[in-house]
Amino acid sequence: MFYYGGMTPDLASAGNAEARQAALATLGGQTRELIDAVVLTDVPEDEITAVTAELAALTGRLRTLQRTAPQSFEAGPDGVPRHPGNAVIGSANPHALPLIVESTPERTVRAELAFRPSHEGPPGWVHGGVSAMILDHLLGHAAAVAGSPGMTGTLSVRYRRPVPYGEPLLATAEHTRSEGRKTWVEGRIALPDGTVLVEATGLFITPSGWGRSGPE
Ligand SMILES: CCCCCCCCCCCCCC(=O)SCCNC(=O)CCNC(=O)[C@H](O)C(C)(C)COP(=O)(O)OP(=O)(O)OC[C@H]1O[C@@H](n2cnc3c(N)ncnc32)[C@H](O)[C@@H]1OP(=O)(O)O
Repeated sequence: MFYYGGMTPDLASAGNAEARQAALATLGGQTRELIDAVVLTDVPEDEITAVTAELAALTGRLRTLQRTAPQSFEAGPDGVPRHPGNAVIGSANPHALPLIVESTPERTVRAELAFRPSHEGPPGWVHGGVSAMILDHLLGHAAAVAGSPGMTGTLSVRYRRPVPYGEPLLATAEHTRSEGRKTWVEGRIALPDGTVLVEATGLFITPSGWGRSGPE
């Protein structure tokens, strides 16, 4: 097992740490709902002003005590550590979908997903940078399950068709080859019928300090 960014794994073992993590995940989920509500709201201006004041008060309450270090890892239901603060998979990060990545016995990875209204780029469609971010993470995960964890060196994305939000999609990725510390991976986001919307290839590089199984 490896951990990104030289972070020391500190898996929640105490019951209160688990309960706290669950509470943070619930807060993250509620905030995602809030973000979508903000993006889609059509309430009158005075109501917008009133809600903004309430949100400012809530923001102040959370700001009274802030972390200065990255979040610790938590154990996922499959035993694989997850990073709750991660922008793609983090349960406690409202910015994350959050993506739940599964690996297959063939060491490929897959994730069912549906983008949200807050991911809009061109009106009605998902922002290309958001699709790239999802693919970056998925390709990195594929490199990791293939035994070659690394940092993204390059990511090349081909946008074949606009990506809808609010509809079920499937993202998949697989390792293609490795040479020394360099690993090439490819992946795609597709409709449930297999129509590819976006595809990507990436080069992941295992930093020299990590070894084959992660940071040392
Ligand atoms: C089981 C698992 C479950 C958990 C899964 C969790 C999944 C999480 C997934 C997360 C996924 C999200 C992941 C993220 O978001 S990672 C965040 C985005 N990426 C970064 O921030 C990376 C920043 N860059 C670096 O840290 C370093 O530059 C790296 C580590 C990339 C290389 O620094 P290092 O000092 O080690 O390299 P070197 O100089 O010894 O060169 C070594 C070789 O590599 C070649 N090279 C170097 N750079 C590049 C480049 N950019 N393109 C092409 N080639 C490059 C170089 O020519 C040389 O080749 P050669 O001359 O030997 O042929």
